[in-house]
Amino acid sequence: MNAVLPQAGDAPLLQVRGVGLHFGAIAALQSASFDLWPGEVLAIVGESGSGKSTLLDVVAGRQRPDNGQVLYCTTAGEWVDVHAMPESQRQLLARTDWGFVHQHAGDGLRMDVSAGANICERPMALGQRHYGRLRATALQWLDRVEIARERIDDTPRTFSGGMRQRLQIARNLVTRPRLVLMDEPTTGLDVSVQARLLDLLRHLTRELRLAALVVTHDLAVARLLADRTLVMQQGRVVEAGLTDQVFDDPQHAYTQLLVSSVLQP
Ligand SMILES: Nc1ncnc2c1ncn2[C@@H]1O[C@H](COP(=O)(O)OP(=O)(O)OP(=O)(O)O)[C@@H](O)[C@H]1O
Repeated sequence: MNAVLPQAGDAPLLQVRGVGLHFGAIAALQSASFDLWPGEVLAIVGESGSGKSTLLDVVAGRQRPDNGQVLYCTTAGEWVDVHAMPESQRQLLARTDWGFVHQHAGDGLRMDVSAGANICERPMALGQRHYGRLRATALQWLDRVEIARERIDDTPRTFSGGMRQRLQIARNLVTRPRLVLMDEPTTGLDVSVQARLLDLLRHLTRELRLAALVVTHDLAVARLLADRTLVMQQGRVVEAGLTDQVFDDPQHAYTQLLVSSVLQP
């Protein structure tokens, strides 16, 4: 299918258009569409099995949709179709323009190399070779994500869950990507650790003017981080809007149910 590509300029960073994907008889995604603007944090919420992670995988190019398109506006102002570009170009984008923060640190970190080497992998892949400068960058980022400098030579295996997530964030943000995709970044952590991580994420996304897609089943995470929120049910986007509006005045019956279930004592 050939879409009419949008014009660059005052435009979104990402356009997801009518994306559908079946796994056998299961409709994981049905005609899902949304835009993401530069500097915007967008949460994708919904119950388990509603298609949130599948949507993120389709945006990342890890899953090919049966139909629809994911269009990304490059730094050169060109629109590219994430699923039509050569694999090498997609990998380059993934290393430069995009970051990924996984729920399980083992999926996003190299667990057997030092924290410093984890942070420096992307700058090195982009050609930085000066040891002193690389180490200074790693120290700077350890500071920013509140990990003690003395831990620079330790591997993430020796880190707590919260520290691992903060290291994933440093590893991704060190090259200043324009778009970060996060899949349940705080799930499975203690409440106080979650709060600290959310605070850090909120601060960094604002400071670096990052656009981010955050998949979460936790409405409080969306409330804290996201400018806008999409609500998914059975593979469809059933509601989308400013986060406060979606949660304070939900229009769709399913969103009303989600919000009221959180408010139950
Ligand atoms: N690789 C796969 N093979 C078969 N079915 C899949 C696969 N991945 C996802 N599904 C199905 O697609 C639907 C959407 O799953 P998805 O993981 O995207 O939901 P989710 O909202 O992210 O759920 P959770 O919050 O539990 O991670 C579910 O019915 C799931 O069972």
